[in-house]
Amino acid sequence: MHRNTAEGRIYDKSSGDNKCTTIGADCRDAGVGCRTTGRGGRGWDRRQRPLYSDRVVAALPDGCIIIAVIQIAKNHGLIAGKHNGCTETPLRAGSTTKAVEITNVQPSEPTVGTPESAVGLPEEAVEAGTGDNGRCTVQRWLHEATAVLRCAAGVEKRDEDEESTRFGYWPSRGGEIYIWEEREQKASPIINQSYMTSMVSRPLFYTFSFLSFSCLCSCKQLQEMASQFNLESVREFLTREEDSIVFSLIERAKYPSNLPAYDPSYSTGGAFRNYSLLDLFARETEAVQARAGRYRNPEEIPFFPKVLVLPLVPAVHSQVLHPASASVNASNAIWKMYFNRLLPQFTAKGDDGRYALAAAADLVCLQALSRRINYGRFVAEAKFRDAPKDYTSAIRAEDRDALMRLLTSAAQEETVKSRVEKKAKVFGQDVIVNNISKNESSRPKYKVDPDVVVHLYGDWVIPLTKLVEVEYLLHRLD
Ligand SMILES: C=C(O[C@@H]1C=C(C(=O)O)C=C[C@H]1O)C(=O)O
Repeated sequence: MHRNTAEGRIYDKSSGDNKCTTIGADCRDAGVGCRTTGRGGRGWDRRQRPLYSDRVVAALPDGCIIIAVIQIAKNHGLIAGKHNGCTETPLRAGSTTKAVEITNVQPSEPTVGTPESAVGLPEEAVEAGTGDNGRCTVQRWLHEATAVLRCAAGVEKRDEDEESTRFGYWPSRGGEIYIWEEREQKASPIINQSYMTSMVSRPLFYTFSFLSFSCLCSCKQLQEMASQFNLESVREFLTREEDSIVFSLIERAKYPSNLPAYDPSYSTGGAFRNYSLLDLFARETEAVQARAGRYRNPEEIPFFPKVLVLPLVPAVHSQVLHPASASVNASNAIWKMYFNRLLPQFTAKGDDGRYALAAAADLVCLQALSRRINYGRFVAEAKFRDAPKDYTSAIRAEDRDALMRLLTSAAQEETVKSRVEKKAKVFGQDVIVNNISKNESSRPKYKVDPDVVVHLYGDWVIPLTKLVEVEYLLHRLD
């Protein structure tokens, strides 16, 4: 399936094991440089004739340096068209297209200076940069280089469904970009036109270019952060998250249950008729946050990965998780637990009409809980690194019970429960000034019952965190 646009031909998703081959064929037809690798395993298409070859040097969050070899392929006439408000002048007769290959190299490779030198613009493109057409060409180069950096960070692994994940296919909202990954090696993105030029204005473009290349500079810092990763630092993170969770519950408790916010029949209908206000709010908010790069951070997992769009910022996070288990999460269980079990316990029954505010507060609660519980992946990684031998036999035997025993610390769980109870009391009480309190009764009144918070942790947060830990460990040797 494909459609024609001003930007060229854009291909819709294909499926099945032939996808790689199919995309390869489609891309070839469209003049898109395409390397079909992995399952399809065809290598560079012979019909591509590279005109230029140059390098983008970029740093991955884990500190390794990659070189993106940019091959500018020439093909014949199938991607002509308007380009960001100006008519693109091909560098040669016919259209110019690119494919991008990323390979690992030794850290001794040179680092980059200005964006222009970094992407190794062909002289013709730079020289042409006097008029609109030339700038457009230069801009396109830079955009694609920026996209390369993002792809290289591996964030574009969130795909539309499991099938597409397997085949490394990333459909962006408008379908403007294809990425093909070599699972066994590094990400190998394939970009079929400058999708960013159609989406991003010039000032934003310069910001993104700057951000892309400034992330190289923070490489050392990221390495240092990764080296400080251990069980102690992980537990510090969990402790700080308790504050966020308790505060978010207090905020949500300002509003009554406001049930219409969760009722699909309340919202306006049309394309969204099956969504409640909360569903809509969560999906749209996550999409915006995804653009801003929230889910570039491996600590963050969206509830609706299917509607996510490509981030517009580079990755700046270190990768400490084992790739095969990095996507383990309990998001569905968290979502259900929150609405079915937790919400009725800490909100008063009633309806004050402030549904949007309630939904916004819900999402903050959910995101805090998700961050905490899904952080079980980091806990498990730290524990595995501390005692790989202890865990290996249980992982090989796929023995969940043994893993659960190994990772459980009853004493630590008690500490956590006592601490959250105290936080609920301290954060949730009215502040008294000059010893004058509105609350005359001797029993302090808390904004969220501390017992509810203790039960939330004891019955849900800790058990779900441990489940995430077990699932993570089960794939730790994959
Ligand atoms: C998170 C950890 O793993 C387990 C889960 C805990 C939790 O969710 O608070 C606490 C102790 C462990 O049983 C940890 O050891 O810190």
